[in-house]
Amino acid sequence: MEAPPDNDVLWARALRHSYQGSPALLGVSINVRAGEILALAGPRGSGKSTLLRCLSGQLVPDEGEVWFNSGPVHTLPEPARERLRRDRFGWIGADPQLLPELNVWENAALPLLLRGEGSRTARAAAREWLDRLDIGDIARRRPAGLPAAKRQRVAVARALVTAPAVVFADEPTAPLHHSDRAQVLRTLTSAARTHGITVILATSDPDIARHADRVIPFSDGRAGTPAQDQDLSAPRPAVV
Ligand SMILES: Nc1ncnc2c1ncn2[C@@H]1O[C@H](COP(=O)(O)OP(=O)(O)OP(=O)(O)O)[C@@H](O)[C@H]1O
Repeated sequence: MEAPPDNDVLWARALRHSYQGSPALLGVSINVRAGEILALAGPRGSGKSTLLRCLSGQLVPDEGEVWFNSGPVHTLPEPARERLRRDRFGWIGADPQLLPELNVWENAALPLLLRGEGSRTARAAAREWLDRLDIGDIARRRPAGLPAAKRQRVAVARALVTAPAVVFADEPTAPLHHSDRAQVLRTLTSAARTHGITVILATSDPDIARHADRVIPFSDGRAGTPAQDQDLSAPRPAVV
């Protein structure tokens, strides 16, 4: 095993993965630079979520290597991968998955509370992010009854509250109305840029991919050549 270049925050080589014999990744190689906003753009079922799960240590690929900050992820035992996810990564999915019994700031502060931060510190950090994301005024509301765009902003705050190295966003705007999509995404990308946080975004929406620094087209379990003109309609199979 040879360590990847130092300036890549994440680096993966020749990832292959199948579910019950049905292939989802067919040899994907990818590098992600620190602070970059990278979009994986492709149709549903093309393997984007599987790649995010491999990169974030949720899933160990059948074959291939994943490295984070020059350390191997694919060979770590599950407890170490879990710590890595908790301490260095944030995750935003299509469904914000907020806990209904907690209010907004408690939901946003949850990753800090789970890793043992004091309630006062966790609340201060959560409230700071809620203010930055323009939802400080709903900090004491319960999630039920909030509009979808606000619930998703709470999920963004929860992903950023630990100041992670990398945020993985899997179709983060899928449940939102068109008008809310760009707004939620701008909020995420500008907060990430300000704080030097790397974002890897999986999306089937070419408009959303335009918010990224770099777009990698995805189709049938393969990554294509990064799009220069951001025309995502025809992924070109090749090694990235
Ligand atoms: N847990 C699983 N069990 C079995 N098959 C799966 C599982 N997860 C994904 N797949 C299959 O693997 C392939 C790639 O799916 P994946 O979710 O990675 O793609 P995607 O591009 O993220 O699409 P989507 O946006 O629909 O999630 C698909 O054929 C999908 O049905």
